[in-house]
Amino acid sequence: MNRIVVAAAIIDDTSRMLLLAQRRYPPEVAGLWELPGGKVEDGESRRSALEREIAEELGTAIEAGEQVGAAVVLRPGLELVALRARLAGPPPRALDHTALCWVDAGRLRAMAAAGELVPADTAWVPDLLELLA
Ligand SMILES: Nc1nc2c([nH]c(=O)n2[C@H]2C[C@H](O)[C@@H](COP(=O)(O)OP(=O)(O)OP(=O)(O)O)O2)c(=O)[nH]1
Repeated sequence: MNRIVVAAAIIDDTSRMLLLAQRRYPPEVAGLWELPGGKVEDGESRRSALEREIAEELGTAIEAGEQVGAAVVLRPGLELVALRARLAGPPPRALDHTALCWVDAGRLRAMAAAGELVPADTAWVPDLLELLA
C-alpha cells in the first residue's frame, strides 16, 4: 500500500501569508524550504496525521482542510499530499526545523525561482499562489 506524507499549507487569512519551514536534514535538502508535515501512520486520517505532526514540529495546533494541488510521487510507494490549514494555536516554533518564515505571493514566487524550495514542493507553487492572491 502507498505511504502518504502530508504537508500543511498554513495560510494566515488576514495577512495572506504562507508558513514555510527550513529543513535541517537530510543533507540533500538541508537549508531548503518546505511545507511542514510528515508521514501518515497506520490507522490515522491525513488530517489527524497532519495535526499531530504540526504539534510535534511546530508546537502549535492547526485545523487541516482540503487538499492543495495534486499529489506528488516522491518515490514508488510514497506520495506527498498538501492540505490547506489554518493556525488554531500559539505562534509556531521551529522545534524540528532550522527556521520558519511567513511569505507572501511575491516572496514565494522568488524563492521558487531561486531554487530555495524542496524540489517536490515546486509543483504546488501555482496552487499556493492562487490561495495567496
Ligand atoms: N514534511 C514534508 N516532507 C517533504 C516535503 N517535500 C518532500 O519532498 N518531503 C519528503 C522529505 C521526506 O522524504 C518525506 C517526509 O519526511 P519527514 O521527515 O518530514 O517526515 P517524518 O518525520 O514522518 O519522517 P521520518 O523522519 O520519521 O522518516 O517527504 C514537504 O513539503 N514536507
